[in-house]
Amino acid sequence: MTNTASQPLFETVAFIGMGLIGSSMARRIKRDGLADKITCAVRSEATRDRVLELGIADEAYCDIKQAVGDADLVMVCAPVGANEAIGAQLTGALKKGAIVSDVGSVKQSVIRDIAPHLDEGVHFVPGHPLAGTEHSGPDSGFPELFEERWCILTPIPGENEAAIAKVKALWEACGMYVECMDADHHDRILGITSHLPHLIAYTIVGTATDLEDALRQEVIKFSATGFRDFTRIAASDPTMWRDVFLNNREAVLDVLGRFQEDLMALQRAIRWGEGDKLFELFSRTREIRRGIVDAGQYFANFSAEGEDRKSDEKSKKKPAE
Ligand SMILES: NC(=O)c1ccc[n+]([C@@H]2O[C@H](COP(=O)([O-])OP(=O)(O)OC[C@H]3O[C@@H](n4cnc5c(N)ncnc54)[C@H](O)[C@@H]3O)[C@@H](O)[C@H]2O)c1
Ligand SMILES: O=C(O)C(=O)C[C@]1(C(=O)O)C=C[C@@H](O)C=C1
Repeated sequence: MTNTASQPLFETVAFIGMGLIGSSMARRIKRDGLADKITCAVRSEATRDRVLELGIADEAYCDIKQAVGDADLVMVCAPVGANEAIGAQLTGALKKGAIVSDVGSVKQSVIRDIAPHLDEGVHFVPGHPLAGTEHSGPDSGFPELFEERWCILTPIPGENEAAIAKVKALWEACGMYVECMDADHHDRILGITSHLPHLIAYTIVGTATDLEDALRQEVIKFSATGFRDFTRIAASDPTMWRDVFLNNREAVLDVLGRFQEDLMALQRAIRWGEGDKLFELFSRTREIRRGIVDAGQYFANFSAEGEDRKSDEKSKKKPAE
């Protein structure tokens, strides 16, 4: 999908944080002329220089207030644990009518940490593009990241409809399908589909890392099997994922409790040789996998080699509602 709008959707978009997600959005906005100008707030001088060198922002500042002063849209693209401090910098810094949005993986905490800091007349439309990789930083972004994936918006009831429509239009122009839901519902769903799998991957790879040296060497040597997929996920950014778990604590602990019970049931079935139970579960989970492929949502591995990505392209199609 490309921008079908004859004009840019925004005059100035300001990014706070220019890592994988911020830089992918900025690349898409630049590529398709979705805004006249991009500014950003980036803390390190080296990254500010890099962002300008890559040509994905027109202006890069250390100071958040300077970066957002002229913005019609501010996209907060930092780890969710930074939101309270970022929100505090937005007070008194924005034009009347400006929209603040974000890409954080947890939505209730983003609303808790940012909304109280926003002045009257500033709109807030939290969002979460369900697309990513295990890489971080401005060099890891690419404009096609969001293509044909879902984006969830979680506006607070009563928020300005025109502001919601503008953020929706931007994500659609970035190639995404957009749906609105409550932040609480979002956090429960993502607790199951994204946060729990990451926790499991970190655990499995952590367990293998703790094995004695000889065994660990062999795990690495023979990891071209199932383990390899877990290592990709477990290579994801530690700051981002620490913040996700600390900020979606209840939903994650809830689903983790259920997962532990299910794991115990499997442990019991293996111990007592209950093959029919194992077979029945593995057959059901296979169906789920088929459902995901049929819904056009299996093309997630955008890892460095690009090899998996190409093969995934074959299964792309518009996802089921
Ligand atoms: N990586 C993914 O797969 C993915 C997918 C969807 C959403 N998200 C969400 O997007 C956000 C950004 O993730 P990312 O993958 O782009 O991370 P990243 O590490 O690539 O980039 C994060 C950026 O935020 C900046 N930053 C960190 N702390 C900051 C602070 N206190 N103040 C200002 N800037 C700060 C960093 O310098 C960096 O530029 C996170 O909230 C994450 O939950 C990530
Ligand atoms: O493909 C990956 O590397 C991801 O983990 C991306 C992923 C996910 O869990 O699907 C990770 C976190 C997000 O908030 C959204 C997307």
